[in-house]
Amino acid sequence: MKIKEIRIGLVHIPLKKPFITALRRVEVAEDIIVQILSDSGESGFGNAPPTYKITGDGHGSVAGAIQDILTPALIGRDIDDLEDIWHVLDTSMQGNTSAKAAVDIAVYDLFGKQYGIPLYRLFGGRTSSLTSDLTISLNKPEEMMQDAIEAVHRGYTALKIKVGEDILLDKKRVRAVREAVGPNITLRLDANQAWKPKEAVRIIREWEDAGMDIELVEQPVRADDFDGLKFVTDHVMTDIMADEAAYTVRDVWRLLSMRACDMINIKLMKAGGLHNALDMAAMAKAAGVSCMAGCMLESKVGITAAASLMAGKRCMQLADLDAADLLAADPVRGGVSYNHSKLILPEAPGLGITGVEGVCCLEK
Ligand SMILES: C[C@H](N)C(=O)N[C@H](CCC(=O)O)C(=O)O
Ligand SMILES: [Mg+2]
Repeated sequence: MKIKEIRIGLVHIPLKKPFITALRRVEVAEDIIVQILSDSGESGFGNAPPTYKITGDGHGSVAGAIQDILTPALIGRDIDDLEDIWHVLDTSMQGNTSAKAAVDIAVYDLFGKQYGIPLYRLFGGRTSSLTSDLTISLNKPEEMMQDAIEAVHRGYTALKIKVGEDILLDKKRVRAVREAVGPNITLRLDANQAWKPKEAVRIIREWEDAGMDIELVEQPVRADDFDGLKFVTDHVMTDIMADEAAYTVRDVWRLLSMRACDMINIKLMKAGGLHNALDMAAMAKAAGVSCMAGCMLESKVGITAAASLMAGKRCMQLADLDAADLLAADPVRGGVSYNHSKLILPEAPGLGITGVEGVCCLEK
């Protein structure tokens, strides 16, 4: 099966409510959909959400990277030549990890379709269903409390609380949510790089002393401050997870060698696709560090790919694959099926995706 054509387009998907973090506010999610057509008439699907604030990737750069660099290098290649395809993705240009991820996901989808195997089985087939947390956006404490109560009513048992805007308010946010949901709901926090290392240690210790029972804190300090991240990890009892810091395979290697974090959030859009995410998971496993399967605000294409990886690999213990439930519409036919916190992996080959509705033209 050979790569014949690579098409790209854009979908706009409204959110159920604005998604707000210490880094950005989003009301309508955008996702670049990649479709790779094979000479045998099969289609593989991938996606790349433009997430300027995190990956630096935007509409024009994703389109340019795919059309100008990756397409000429990949047309005519055999889907079986995975190592060569990964080499092209990894060496054809610096950065552009979302574009690389989109193509990598579509190639894996075609590979699974060629051999009639669902990707989650290809990756290890540990389980066929997952439980995700739900993100509670950064808002006033009362609104976050209401959102948390509603999420628990919808069946979520783990919530990812966004913090990182005004330390005093953060304290109120966490207390309000913990008091509202009670002791049996898992709370994890994501500061999206907002704190200085000493600030982070102070506030996390206060939550420890106050018995807030926080499972983990994600990316408390700037992405490039590995020493600061290690400082926080070394000075609190709560587990610290690297997210924006764990961008490339090499970043993960450095973080693990430094013992700078307790856990890693693996996202395909940072890693540049499943092949690099697999390397990250293998390194984390060797270091005895468990991982989260994370996501951007993206369609079910990427969510299915990340869920397939997690469902295969034992070291991927936690799922933050809630984007599908944050979106008000689902333009993707096939892929994971979900009922709020529960994601069921498809048994159809590859990602089990047959098409995406409402894809419009994407100009460079
Ligand atoms: C959507 C997911 N639960 C999440 O919170 N991801 C963010 C970044 C997503 C974005 O800004 O698009 C994270 O883990 O930092
Ligand atoms: Mg995060």
